[in-house]
Amino acid sequence: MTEIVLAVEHLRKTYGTVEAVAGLDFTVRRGETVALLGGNGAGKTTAMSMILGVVIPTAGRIRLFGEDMTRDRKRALPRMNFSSPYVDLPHRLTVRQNLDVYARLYGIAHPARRVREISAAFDLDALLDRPTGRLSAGQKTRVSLAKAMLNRPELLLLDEPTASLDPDTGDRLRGLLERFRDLSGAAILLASHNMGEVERLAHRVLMMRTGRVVDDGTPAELLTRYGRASLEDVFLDVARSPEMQPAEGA
Ligand SMILES: Nc1ncnc2c1ncn2[C@@H]1O[C@H](COP(=O)(O)OP(=O)(O)OP(=O)(O)O)[C@@H](O)[C@H]1O
Repeated sequence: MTEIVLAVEHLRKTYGTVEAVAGLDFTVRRGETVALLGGNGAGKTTAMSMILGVVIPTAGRIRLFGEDMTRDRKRALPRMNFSSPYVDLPHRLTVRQNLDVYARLYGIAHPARRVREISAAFDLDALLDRPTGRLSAGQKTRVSLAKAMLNRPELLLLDEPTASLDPDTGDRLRGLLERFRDLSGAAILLASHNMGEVERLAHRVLMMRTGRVVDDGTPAELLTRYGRASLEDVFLDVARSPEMQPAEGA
């Protein structure tokens, strides 16, 4: 059986009376891409933040690379990375300086060489000497994804990784992510509203609503179960029905 990289057990987070995450259980294996799909406020970012260690769970357990890391992530952090449009890189530093600082923080042996490699892979050469704060939203997203690859992570957490990218750039970056995953065997946890992205990248989809997984399966299984032609239609069924209503006979 392929190694389990991330295991989430009975994970909960409450803010006062709001159950942001109300009992999540799932695993992600080496080489596997699992997508969290859910409407606004479903709990995707809160779940990701707990796995990253920036939000403390109310209850539950997170195992990273086979070890319980609910309190101490120091051993796991060098083996993972993340990209999120909600987390900005320092604005005044140029793109090169930002990538260089992160490469050093990650303890990469030849930071300048790694920055050159990653810049070529993400088509960033023309942006390297510009202040990061002056870039367009889509350019910042590209830099954030490049930063997330610097340490060749074994687990990559991606929160809306291609939000604000134009279709051409989004498509090229999804291709890069696929190649990175297939070459490195990295596990990816992806939160996205982009159904095409989920259909292309995800091996398994967890449909979330109000902090819970209400259904899961491969994209193909979900299409069959709901009798739909696209994940977007499945998403709308799940988002709009008071109870889960898979298609008759599925
Ligand atoms: N720091 C906080 N304090 C209070 N409530 C919070 C906090 N963070 C999140 N919540 C609430 O928890 C719920 C889940 O939010 P979360 O950001 O995880 O959802 P999401 O699925 O990522 O949504 P979106 O797709 O809009 O980004 C929401 O009801 C949100 O209002």
